[in-house]
Amino acid sequence: MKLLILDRDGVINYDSDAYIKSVAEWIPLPGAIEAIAQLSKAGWTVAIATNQSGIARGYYDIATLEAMHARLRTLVAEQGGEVGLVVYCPHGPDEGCDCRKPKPGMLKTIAEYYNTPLTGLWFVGDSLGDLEAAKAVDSQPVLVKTGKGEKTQGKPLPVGTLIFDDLAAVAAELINN
Ligand SMILES: O=P(O)(O)OC[C@@H](O)[C@H]1O[C@@H](OP(=O)(O)O)[C@@H](O)[C@@H](O)[C@@H]1O
Ligand SMILES: [Mg+2]
Ligand SMILES: [Zn+2]
Repeated sequence: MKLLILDRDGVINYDSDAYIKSVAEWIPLPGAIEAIAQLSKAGWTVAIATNQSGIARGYYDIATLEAMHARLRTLVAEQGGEVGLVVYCPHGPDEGCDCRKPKPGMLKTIAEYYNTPLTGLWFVGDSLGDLEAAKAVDSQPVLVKTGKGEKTQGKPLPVGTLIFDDLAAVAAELINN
């Protein structure tokens, strides 16, 4: 199965140190919607694993988060594609949950949902925690330079991390090779 897992903030949409607190603040990065649609039309299932501690912090609620994801699905559908399973961690850093990246819980949930192995599965993120989550389950860490990616690139990365400019470049690599 051609399954690709994406981080959300900083990969699909612009991120903010003030969190993405509303649909209005959820703004796709250039080429990201098209990339997801092209991957989908090329037979890829595109799932999402996103930390959303803003829920625990009280910055926005589940309904608002779901509205952001409905917007994403609409935009991708308008380009003829579709978005697969979206999994989020609503917990705060101190809650000790199993789903907050760098823990791999969300990756495991997605792989189990699609009944597909995690080994070698590409997980695309902009933060070190994304890459560490991938490494923890022998998936392929993929860093994009959007969002916090350029800052992350300056840190020691998991061995074997692949680096691309943005999601469009990741899509081109997967579709054309
Ligand atoms: O990149 P993904 O996982 O899709 O989502 C990241 C967001 O949940 C937020 O994660 C926060 O980290 P803390 O949760 O406060 O450590 C900060 O980095 C925010 O800037 C960011 O918007
Ligand atoms: Mg991110
Ligand atoms: Zn969690």
